[in-house]
Amino acid sequence: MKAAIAGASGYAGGELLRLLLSHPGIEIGALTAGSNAGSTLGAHQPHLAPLADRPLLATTPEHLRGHDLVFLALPHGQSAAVAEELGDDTLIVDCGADFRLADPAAWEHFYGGAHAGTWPYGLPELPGQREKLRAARRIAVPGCYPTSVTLAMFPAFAAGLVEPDVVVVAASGTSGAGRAPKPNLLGSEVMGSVGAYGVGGVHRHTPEMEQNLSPLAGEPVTVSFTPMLAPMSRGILATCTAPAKPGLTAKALREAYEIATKDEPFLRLLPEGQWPATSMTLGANTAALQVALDERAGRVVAVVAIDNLTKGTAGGAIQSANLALGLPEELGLPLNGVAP
Ligand SMILES: NC(=O)C1=CN([C@@H]2O[C@H](COP(=O)(O)OP(=O)(O)OC[C@H]3O[C@@H](n4cnc5c(N)ncnc54)[C@H](OP(=O)(O)O)[C@@H]3O)[C@@H](O)[C@H]2O)C=CC1
Ligand SMILES: CC(=O)N[C@@H](CCC(=O)OP(=O)(O)O)C(=O)O
Repeated sequence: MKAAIAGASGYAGGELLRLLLSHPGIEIGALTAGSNAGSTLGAHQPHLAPLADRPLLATTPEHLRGHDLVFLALPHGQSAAVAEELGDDTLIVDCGADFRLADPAAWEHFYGGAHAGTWPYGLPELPGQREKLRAARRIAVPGCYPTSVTLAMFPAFAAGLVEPDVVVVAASGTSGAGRAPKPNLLGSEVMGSVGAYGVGGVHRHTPEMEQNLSPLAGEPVTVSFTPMLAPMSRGILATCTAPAKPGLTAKALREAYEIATKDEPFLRLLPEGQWPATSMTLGANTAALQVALDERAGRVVAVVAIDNLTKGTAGGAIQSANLALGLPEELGLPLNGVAP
């Protein structure tokens, strides 16, 4: 199988290439970029030595055609035009947001502009989703925060243990914001400080979290989401809480998480008493989970750590692509992180 990567000079593109270099079933084909087309990959991804001399081509249908698989790691709004030019014989895996949401009104509210459409959602752990991905020719990779929050909360909703009222506070590393310069991401302002942003129900990942959890709850789930920027390059640590249903015990909660995670290759429910940290999942396609019942407050507290670029983007994209290509789901994906 041959894969092209559009957006190869960016953070998500770089992580796709790092993982694909160790993937035994996928060969790396054309690499494309925007303004950096014409240069070589080594100028932008110096950690990927085997590909250093590969040219970055312009992101055109001509350069992407003729591949079994195309990963799009482009800014929001760029994917539809590219996808329209590629036939169904090419599997397209879009790391951007364009095709994640089912509700056009939610798209218009949070992103603005016309809704491009809806593709099968690339989170195999979401109950019922794995089978849909096996038949997919187009895949919308989830946002990094929605990946973390959905993985933390789906066991509680699937077992009917919590009320549909979730509060999330999540810290992300700066690579989540992409490589293009941004005024609030100057190194001297990010280093040595953790700060909230996108507060008050305005972050565009909120409707995606609600979309994932509501079908499991059987009623609309409301998520109050507060993201934070942390002085690290990679990683998300999300703390998610929801009111416990009456009578819930700590034992029943633990059992629900054990059942939901035991056959999932990339979900690691930590031993009781151990809590997730981003350092546990650095460079791994793993989500580290822990859950507790706060009996005083009557709330379930679930904490999850992922690497935003691995399970949160590129690793998740390859996991879903493996399913759609009929390959083993875990092929080429690291379970182990980098530590210390
Ligand atoms: N970073 C993350 O943690 C996550 C990212 N994603 C998604 O992945 C996608 C890429 O994000 P990320 O890698 O962080 O972003 P970057 O800014 O790091 O990279 C963007 C890439 O797109 C290329 N590009 C920009 N504009 C154009 C254009 N007009 N035409 C063609 N290519 C263009 C850039 O090329 P050039 O170098 O030439 O400018 C670069 O290769 C986004 O949709 C993002 O939402 C999803 C989940 C998490
Ligand atoms: C730290 C940071 O800025 N994170 C990004 C989200 C990460 C991401 O890439 O999400 P999309 O795929 O939806 O763009 C943000 O909050 O906008």
